[in-house]
This record gives sequence, structure tokens and C-alpha cells, in this order.
Amino acid sequence: MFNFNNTILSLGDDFYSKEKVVPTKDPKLVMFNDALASQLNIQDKNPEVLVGNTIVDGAAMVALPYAGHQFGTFTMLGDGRAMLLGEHVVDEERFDIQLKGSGRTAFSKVGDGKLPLDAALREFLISEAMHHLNIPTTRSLAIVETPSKIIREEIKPAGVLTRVASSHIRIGSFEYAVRSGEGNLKKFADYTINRHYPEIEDCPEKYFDFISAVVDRQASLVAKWQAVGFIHGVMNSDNVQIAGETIDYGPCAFLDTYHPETVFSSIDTNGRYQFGNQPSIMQWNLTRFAETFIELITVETGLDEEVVTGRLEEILAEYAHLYNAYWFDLMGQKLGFSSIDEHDKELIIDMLGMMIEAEMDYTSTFTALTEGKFDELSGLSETWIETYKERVSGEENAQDLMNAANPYVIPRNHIVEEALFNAWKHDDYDLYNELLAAVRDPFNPDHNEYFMTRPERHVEMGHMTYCGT
Ligand SMILES: Nc1ncnc2c1ncn2[C@@H]1O[C@H](COP(=O)(O)OP(=O)(O)OP(=O)(O)O)[C@@H](O)[C@H]1O
Repeated sequence: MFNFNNTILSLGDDFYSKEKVVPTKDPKLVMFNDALASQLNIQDKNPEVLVGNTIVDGAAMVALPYAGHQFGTFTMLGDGRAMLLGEHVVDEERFDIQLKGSGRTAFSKVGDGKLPLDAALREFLISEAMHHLNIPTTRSLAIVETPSKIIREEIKPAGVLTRVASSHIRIGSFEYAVRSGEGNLKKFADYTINRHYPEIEDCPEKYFDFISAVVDRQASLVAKWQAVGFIHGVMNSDNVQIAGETIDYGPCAFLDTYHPETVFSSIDTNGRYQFGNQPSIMQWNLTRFAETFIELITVETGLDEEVVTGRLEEILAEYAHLYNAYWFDLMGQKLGFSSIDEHDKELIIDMLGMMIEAEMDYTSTFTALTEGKFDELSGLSETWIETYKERVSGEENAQDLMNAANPYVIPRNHIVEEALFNAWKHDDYDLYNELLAAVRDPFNPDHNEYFMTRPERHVEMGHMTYCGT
């Protein structure tokens, strides 16, 4: 059962809007994450609860306000198609349980508050893949299909996704808090520090430390995305969760052929969020985050604004070092290196350059390397291979490192699209379920060959992702 204890309500009504769900007839449970449910000690599979028709004891039923920079432009936002069912506490850990797609809220603007079933299925599948690739992420507990049809590029069934997160606090939540009323930023920052970074609660410079800690978590997160070839697709500041969990699986996809300029999202027409830009876009978002604190820190510390700004700039500059260290470390593991020196860094950069030239598949290049199948790596020069072999021969645990760092299965976009289409259009979940099982066991080579093969180039180019709004 749910064990709700809703601390967010203690912040006062600037921080939430009470909502009522418009009841839906005949909700049907189409996905349920048994492993996650048992971990959270939640047995409730009742679709009436998971769609918001039946309100369980202690439920909050609130939508949260936030703001954000979307494609670089500031906007006031909020949960326009989601409601917080409540904060579920298990073994002293707190999890937001949110219904995404449950209908209109105070923040819906002109939207219908709905989530297309295929968008819910995409989020469920990719968030499971991310979790099993050891990347911090919000999780998906269930999907309920409702009989209502919604209009997007075509008429589609609607779904409600039950999302689980350590919280739904985003950089955008701070961009909202600083504009929402006297004292709100401090109240909200203290709340967030207590919830996500309690170790710095009593530090004398806790807001500087908070920003540093967030910078560190996001640097680590993006390094993990880059190492596995994940493209988030819509890295607006409202899609950066403050504890460093990947959030909002809208137009996301994984790289097939390696190229830093890869874009899948149909809405990213200028390539702002292309694969190779993700590390610097995160720094841009973190800069928006740090900016919100200038006045508060100036008041709290009594330091000159210029001094505060200078300190914040130093913290933000640290991001690049942290990111590089995390990323090189992960790339080193992919090559079987237990530590990295300057020569190793060159080896990694050279390899990626050759992968671009030879249009190599990102995932299977590393699995071929893991298996020592150098004949499949004709895009890499002989000199590179010789240097690499020599370097890796000095590593005792190379094989273990590579086995743990190089997945065989990522949810390749053309197969995801096919699986989603079969499911929402024809109610045929076979491919979806088979792919879901495979992405839950990604480091095992023993899977359907189809899942481990990149698409023909024309197919790859034709498979855009849609935001699903
Ligand atoms: N159909 C809709 N009706 C109302 N609001 C919507 C709808 N689709 C998106 N929004 C709102 O527009 C904003 C941006 O949408 P986006 O697709 O990035 O977020 P989302 O996927 O709905 O939510 P999240 O970031 O929580 O995963 C969000 O505040 C969202 O609530």
C-alpha cells in the first residue's frame, strides 16, 4: 500500500495547486513494474487508483508550479498534465508518486492535460533501460490506458503513467521560486537541501555548497548519458531534476551511428540539443540555476554582489573539469582501463574521430572491442589497434571493466517506434514486451540479434521522435 507523507504541502500554497481528477471510465492496466513495486512495497495494481479515480488515504493530489528556459526562452510552467499522488515513504526513503497524463490542472494553459499512450510506453521503456544501464533516472511504475481518444498528429489512445522519482524538483522549480514571493527561494532551497543534500544542511556556506553539489551531480549524469550514447532531446531547464535523475522521456533516443551532431527530436529544428551539445547545455542550465541565488546569497552572507557572482562563476567553471573527469573515466572503462592518463585520453579522442569518419555504430563498436573482435572494427586504424592492444594488455581487470561498461542492448529508436506502433495501434504488445525484457538485461550478449543491430541508414534517418505533447 501507499504510505504517504506529503512534505511539499508544508511549503504553503505558493508551491502547489490542489487538483481534482475528472473521472475516467474503464481504465485498463497495460503495464505494471512488479520489480519496482515490490522494492517500494506497493501492491496496489488497481487501475482506478492509478488513473486518479479513487483517492487513497493520505494522497496529496496537487500539481506543482515551476518555470523554465525552453529552447533558451524563459516561461512560467507547472505540471500541466501531471499530479502528485503523494510522497511515498518506504524504509525512510521518500519517493514522489506522480500520475502523468491525469488531466488538466491549473497549469495546463491550452493543453488537454493528456498523455498519448505511446508517449507513456516510450517513457516506461526508456526509463527502464536507463535504470538497468546504471544511469540515475525517474522510474515508471504503471501505465493505465483510458478509453478517451486524443488528437495529436493523429488520433491516439490516452494513457496515464505512474512515475516514481526521488522528487519532481527541477532547476525550473527554483526559477519559479525566486519569482513567486518574498522569502520563497530561501524556504524552497532549505527544503530541497534537507530532502536531497542533507549532508550540507549545517555548512556555513550552504547555498554555495548546494550549487556545487548540484553541479557535481549533473556533470556525473551527463557523462553517463554521453558514455552510453543517450540523447535526451529536450534539455530545457525544467527538465533538469535537482537530485540528478534523468527526467522527461519525450523526444529522447539512443545513438546508432556515432556522430556528435545527431538529433532525433522533431522539435529540435536548430539542433540545440544534439548529442555533442548536451554537456555544454547542462552547464548553460546550471548557470540559470546559479543566477537565481545571487540575491539570496548576497543578503545571507553580506558579501558584495560582485564577490558572490565571482564565486558562482568559479563553481560553474568547475563543471567542465568534473564533467571531463567523469566522462574520461567512463570511456576508459569502456576500453578496459582502470585509470586514465593523457595518452589514454588521446586514444579515446582518436577512436571517436575514426568512428565518425567510418560511420561506426556506437554500441556495437564497444561490444566488438569487449569481445576482441578486431576484424569487425575495420574503421579503426591498425596503428590505433596496436597501441590499444598494448595498453590494455597491462590491465588485469580489463575484461570485467568492459563487460560492465559496454551494453549489448540499448533501445534502438527504430525498434522502439515499431514496438510502440504495434502496441498503441494494434494492441499487440509482443515486440514491446520482448524489447522491455532485453533492455532490462542489457549487458547480456544473448538477445534477439535484431535488438543489437543498427538500422539501415535510410531507416535511421527517417525515424524522428515526437515530443508526444
Ligand atoms: N497535453 C498537455 N496539456 C497540458 N499541459 C501540457 C501538455 N503537454 C505538455 N504540457 C506542459 O508543458 C510543459 C512542457 O512539456 P514537456 O513535454 O516538456 O513536459 P512533460 O513531458 O509533460 O512533463 P515532465 O517534464 O514532468 O516529464 C510541461 O509543464 C507540461 O506539463
